[in-house]
Amino acid sequence: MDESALRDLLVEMGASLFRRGFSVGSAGNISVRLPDGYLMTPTNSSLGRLEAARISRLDAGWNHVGGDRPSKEVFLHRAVLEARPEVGAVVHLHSTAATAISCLAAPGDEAPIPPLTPYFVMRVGRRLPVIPYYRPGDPAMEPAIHAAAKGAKALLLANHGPVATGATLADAVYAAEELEEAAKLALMLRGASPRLLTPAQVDDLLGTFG
Ligand SMILES: O=C(O)[C@@H](O)C(=O)COP(=O)(O)O
Ligand SMILES: [Zn+2]
Repeated sequence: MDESALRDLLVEMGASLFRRGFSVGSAGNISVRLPDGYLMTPTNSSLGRLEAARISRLDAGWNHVGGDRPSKEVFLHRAVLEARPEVGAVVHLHSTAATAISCLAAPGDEAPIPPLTPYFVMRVGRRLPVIPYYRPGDPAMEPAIHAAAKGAKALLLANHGPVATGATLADAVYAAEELEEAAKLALMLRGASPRLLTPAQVDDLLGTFG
């Protein structure tokens, strides 16, 4: 997909997330890897009203070279994209249920959502590390996120929200959506004793789709 088509898809997928309540106000940010740099949603922009021509453009050295000023979470996106070369896009949201789990789970927890359903395991995997709280935009978060992202397709920022990745922009959005749905299930089932996927079932899924 060329850069122009990726810009259009970013506008379309941002609007879709916003319309369905995965993002409100100007919360959240998305980055997409290009052959020679990155696209990133501008700071203070609403995912519901992105404009293709105003999306931030960064070069391969993460310098801002076009469009509006990029998200203040450029350090977060850089940490993930540099830790996982196979990742093509990163989606950070404040979606309600995943953010609730980010407030309940202990920083350092590696699996705050259990393997309830196959699609969660396929999209997110076995590990969902909870990163200690950092002020949004704080560059100090970069080493912790880089280290955690090496072994995980998605993360929870404590008291802040989820970060999901995918090979493509669509895959990263699907992962963010599935993470939110799994978080809803986990909250609904809190205090109950749901049947979980067994370790063998999880291994089977990761062997096939991991
Ligand atoms: O929570 C925050 O402030 C940021 O992580 C965020 O979601 C929106 O920041 P910008 O992308 O800089 O608008
Ligand atoms: Zn945020």
